[in-house]
Amino acid sequence: MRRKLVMIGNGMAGVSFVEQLLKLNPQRYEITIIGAEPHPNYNRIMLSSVLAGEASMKDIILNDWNWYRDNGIALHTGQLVTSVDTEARMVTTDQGLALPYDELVFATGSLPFMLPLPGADKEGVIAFRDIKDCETMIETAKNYRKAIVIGGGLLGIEAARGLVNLGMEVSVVHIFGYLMERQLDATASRMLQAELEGQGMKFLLEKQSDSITGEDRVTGLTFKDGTHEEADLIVMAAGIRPNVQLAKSAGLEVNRGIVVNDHMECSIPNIYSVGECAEHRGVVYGLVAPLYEQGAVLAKKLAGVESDGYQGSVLSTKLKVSGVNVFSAGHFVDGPGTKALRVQDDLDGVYKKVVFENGKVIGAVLFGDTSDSSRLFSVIRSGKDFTGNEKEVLFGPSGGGGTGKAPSTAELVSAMSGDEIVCGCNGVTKDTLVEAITEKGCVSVGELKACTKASGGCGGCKPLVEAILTTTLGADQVAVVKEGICGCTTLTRDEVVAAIRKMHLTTTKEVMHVLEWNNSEGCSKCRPALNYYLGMAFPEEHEDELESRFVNERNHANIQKDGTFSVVPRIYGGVTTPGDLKKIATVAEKYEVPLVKITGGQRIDLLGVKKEDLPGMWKDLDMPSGYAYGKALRTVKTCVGNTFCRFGTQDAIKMGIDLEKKFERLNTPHKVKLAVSGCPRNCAEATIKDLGVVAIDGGWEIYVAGNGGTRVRAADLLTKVKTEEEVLAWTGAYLQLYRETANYMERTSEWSLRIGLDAIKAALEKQEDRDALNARIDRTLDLMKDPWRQIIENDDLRSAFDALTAPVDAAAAAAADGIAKS
Ligand SMILES: Cc1cc2nc3c(=O)[nH]c(=O)nc-3n(C[C@H](O)[C@H](O)[C@H](O)COP(=O)(O)OP(=O)(O)OC[C@H]3O[C@@H](n4cnc5c(N)ncnc54)[C@H](O)[C@@H]3O)c2cc1C
Ligand SMILES: NC(=O)c1ccc[n+]([C@@H]2O[C@H](COP(=O)([O-])OP(=O)(O)OC[C@H]3O[C@@H](n4cnc5c(N)ncnc54)[C@H](O)[C@@H]3O)[C@@H](O)[C@H]2O)c1
Ligand code: SF4
Ligand code: FES
Repeated sequence: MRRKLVMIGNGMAGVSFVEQLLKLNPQRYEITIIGAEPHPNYNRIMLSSVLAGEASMKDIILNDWNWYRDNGIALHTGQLVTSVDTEARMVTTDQGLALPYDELVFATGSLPFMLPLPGADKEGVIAFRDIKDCETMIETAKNYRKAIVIGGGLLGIEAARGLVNLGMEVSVVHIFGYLMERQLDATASRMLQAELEGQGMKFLLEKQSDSITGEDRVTGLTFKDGTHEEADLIVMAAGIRPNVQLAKSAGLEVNRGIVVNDHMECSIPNIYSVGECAEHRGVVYGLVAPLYEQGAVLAKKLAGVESDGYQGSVLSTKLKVSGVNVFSAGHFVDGPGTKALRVQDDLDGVYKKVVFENGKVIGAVLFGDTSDSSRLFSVIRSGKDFTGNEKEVLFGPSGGGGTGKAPSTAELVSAMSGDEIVCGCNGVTKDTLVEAITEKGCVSVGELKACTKASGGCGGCKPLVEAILTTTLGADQVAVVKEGICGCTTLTRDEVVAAIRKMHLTTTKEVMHVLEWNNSEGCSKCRPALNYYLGMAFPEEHEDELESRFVNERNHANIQKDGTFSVVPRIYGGVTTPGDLKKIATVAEKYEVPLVKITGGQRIDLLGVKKEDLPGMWKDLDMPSGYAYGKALRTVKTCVGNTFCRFGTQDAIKMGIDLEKKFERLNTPHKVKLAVSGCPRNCAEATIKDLGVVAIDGGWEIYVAGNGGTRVRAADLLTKVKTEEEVLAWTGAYLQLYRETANYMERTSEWSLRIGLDAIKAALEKQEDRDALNARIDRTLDLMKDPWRQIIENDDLRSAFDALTAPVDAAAAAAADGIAKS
C-alpha cells in the first residue's frame, strides 16, 4: 500500500519538491496537495512581469491542472488547512475536508507584512503577493492615477515599475536613506535610484508612515513628520513573515520559521517543511533558489535516497526591472576584517564591488554591467582563496601568489555539478539543460527557455545558460544557432514566413494552431510579428488584426507618459500651406491642446490630447494621418533644394513629396524614415536615414540603412541614378525587399548588417527583380487606407476605437510593447 503524503501549500517550493520526488520514486506515495489559492502552481516571481505588462497570467502557470491529474495527485484548491492533529495524523480544512496522512509537509510560504497603520483596512490598501493582488493593481490603474508603494526593497521597486507601466504616478516610500539596503551598498543604491527616477518613479526616503487617510477608500498617506502624500492605491511591500501560525498551533517547534534539520524534518516525526515557512540553521529564506534546493533534499529524504542534507545557501538577487541591471550576492557590506575591490565608472553608469575576507570572495554588488554575475556567484560559492590575486577576480589573471584563480566561463560550467541549479527562478539544473541540448535538440537560448523555462524569469541566468549551450554544443554549433521568433515556438522567422506562404495561412490563430505554438494565445512578441508577416505575404486576403497590434497603432496616436495622446498630421516633405497651418491652429485652440511642437521630422505635433478628442480632431483637421505611431513610413525630410538654395542641383522638395505621397501608409517591419537633400552638403541629413537621397550633378545618390537615435549609423551608398522615376523605383524595390526579408521590429540598419549590403545589392541589381518587387509593393500600397478617415467614417470602427481604454493602453505604451489581450 502506498503511503499517504499530504502537503499544505501549493506554491513554488512545495510543488518543486513534489516534482523531484516523482522523478526519484513516483510510486511510493499517494499524494494530496491542499492550496488556499484557487490556482494551480504558478510562478510567483513572474507576477512582477505580469504587472509590468511583459507576461500574461497564462505565461506564469508552472504546473497546469493536467499535470496534477497525469501524476495522480489529488489537488484541493481554494481550501485552507485550519488544523493539524499530529496524534491522529489528520489535517482538516475550512471546508470540512479531513485527510489522514503518513507524511505531512508544511509548504505554507510567507504572508506579506502589512504595516498596522490606522486606516490600513481601507479599500485600495493591498499587498503584492499573489495573482489577486496583481489583478487588483491592473484594475485600479484603469480608474485611478496615484499610487504609493511602501517599501523600497526588491518587491516594492518591481511593484512600482509595474504601476508606472500601468500609467500610474508612483511614489515609493522607504524607511531608510537609500533603496534596497538589504541587497545594495549606498553607491549602487544611489545609481539605481537615479536610473529609476529617470523611468518615472518618485522616491520619498527616510519616511515613516503614520496613518492612511480616506473614508471607505484610501485618499493618501500621512507621515510621522506631518507631511502628507495623496494616493488612490497603497501597496505594502515592507517585507514578508513566514506563515507559521498553523504549524505553531499543531505543536511544532517554531522560531521565526518552522524549525527544520538538514533533512527538512520538523520537531515532530513524519512532519517536514520546505520553502519560505521553514527555518534552517536559524535562517529563513525569501528567494526561490534556496527553496528549490530544500525541495530537492526533502525529495531525496522521502524517496529513500541518501543525501548530505541541506547545508544552507548563499543568496544572489537580481532586480527584475527592464533597463536596469543590478546584481547582488553574499555578504556585500564591507566592515572590520574585510577588504573591498571597487570599480566605479560614472560615465557609463557602471559600478562593481567585490568583498574579500581572508582572501576569499564573500560578496559582490554589480550595477550597470552584470555580465560577470554568474562567474562571481560561482566564485563566492567555491570559497577559493585569492590572497595576492584578488584583482584577478574582476580584472582577469595577473600572476602572483594565492591559490585561487578566477575561472573562465567554460571552466565555471565544467566545474558545476549536474544537479546544481542554473536558473534559480525556475529551478532548472545544469543536467536538465544539458539533456535538453543533447537529447531534445535545443540549439539556442530561446529553445532552452521554451523547453525548460530557464532564463524565463529575471533573466539573470541567461549568460550561464548561454555558456552551458556553448560548452555542450561547441562554439561552431552555437554560431549557427537558430532563434525562435519568441518563446512560443522554436521556428525561426524564415521558417514561419515560409510556412505562411506555403500553407496559405491567413490569421494569427491559424498560424499558431497549424505550427503548433506552445502557447495557443501567442505572446506580445509573436502576435504583432505574425500579423505583420501575414499582411506582407497576403495583402489582399489578410484582415488586419487590431488586437495583435502595438497599443499606439491601435489608437493611431502615440500615448504620452501622462496617458494623453499626440496627433501628428501628414505634412508631405515638410512643406505646409497657410491653409493647413490655419486648420492646425484652429484645432489646437478648439481642443485646448497644451503643446504644439515642431518635430525633428519637419511636421507639427499636437501634444497632450485626450483620447475622446482624437476622432473629433482628426475630422476637423481633415488631413491624413502622419503615422507618427506606426511601424510604417514616417517622414520624408527635405531640404529646400534648387527651388531656393543656390547650391541645390535638384528639386529635393518635389522628390521628397513624391516619395512621401507614394509610400505613405506602407506597413514595414519597423519604422522607416526617409530624407532628400538637394546637394552633397546634405542639409536634410539623408545619410542617417533608412533611405536617403542626395542630389548630385546630373542625378541622385541613394543611401540605405542609416540610423539616427541611440545607435547612430551612417548609411551605405546603394546606387546612383539619373532620374526621379529611377529614385522611386529603387526606393520601392528596396523597401519591398526589406518588408519581405527583415524580422519584425528590425530596423533597416540592423537588417542590412545581418544580411549584408552585398546581398541587398545583388537582390536589387537586375531590372526584372526590381520590377517584380515594385509590382508587389504597389499591390500593397493600392490597398492602404487612411486610418483616421476610416475611423471617422465607419461606425463599427469608431465604436471599436471608442471601446479602447486609455489608461491601460498608456501603461502598455510605456512598456513599449503592449498588445491587446485576446
Ligand atoms: C511579486 C514577487 C516577485 C518575486 N520575485 C522573486 C525573484 O525574482 N526571485 C526570487 O528568488 N524570488 C522572488 N520572489 C519570492 C518567491 O516568489 C518566493 O520565495 C516563493 O514563491 C516562495 O515559495 P513558497 O512555496 O515557499 O511559498 P508560496 O509561493 O507563498 O506558497 C505557499 C502557498 O501555500 C498556501 N497556503 C498557506 N497556508 C495554507 C494553508 N493553511 N492551507 C492551504 N494553503 C496554504 C498559500 O496560499 C500559498 O499559495 C518574488 C515574490 C513576489 C511576491
Ligand atoms: N527580484 C527578486 O529577487 C525579488 C523580487 C520581489 C520580491 N522578492 C522577494 O520577496 C520578498 C518580499 O520582498 P520585499 O521587498 O517586500 O522584502 P524586503 O524585506 O527585502 O524589503 C522590504 C523593504 O521595505 C523597507 N521597509 C520596511 N518597513 C518599512 C516602512 N515602515 N516604511 C517604508 N519602508 C519599509 C525595508 O527597509 C526593506 O528595504 C523578499 O523575500 C524578496 O527577496 C524578490
Ligand atoms: S543640401 Fe544643398 S541644396 Fe539642400 S539646402 Fe543644403 S546646401 Fe541647399
Ligand atoms: S535565474 Fe531568473 S530567469 Fe533564471
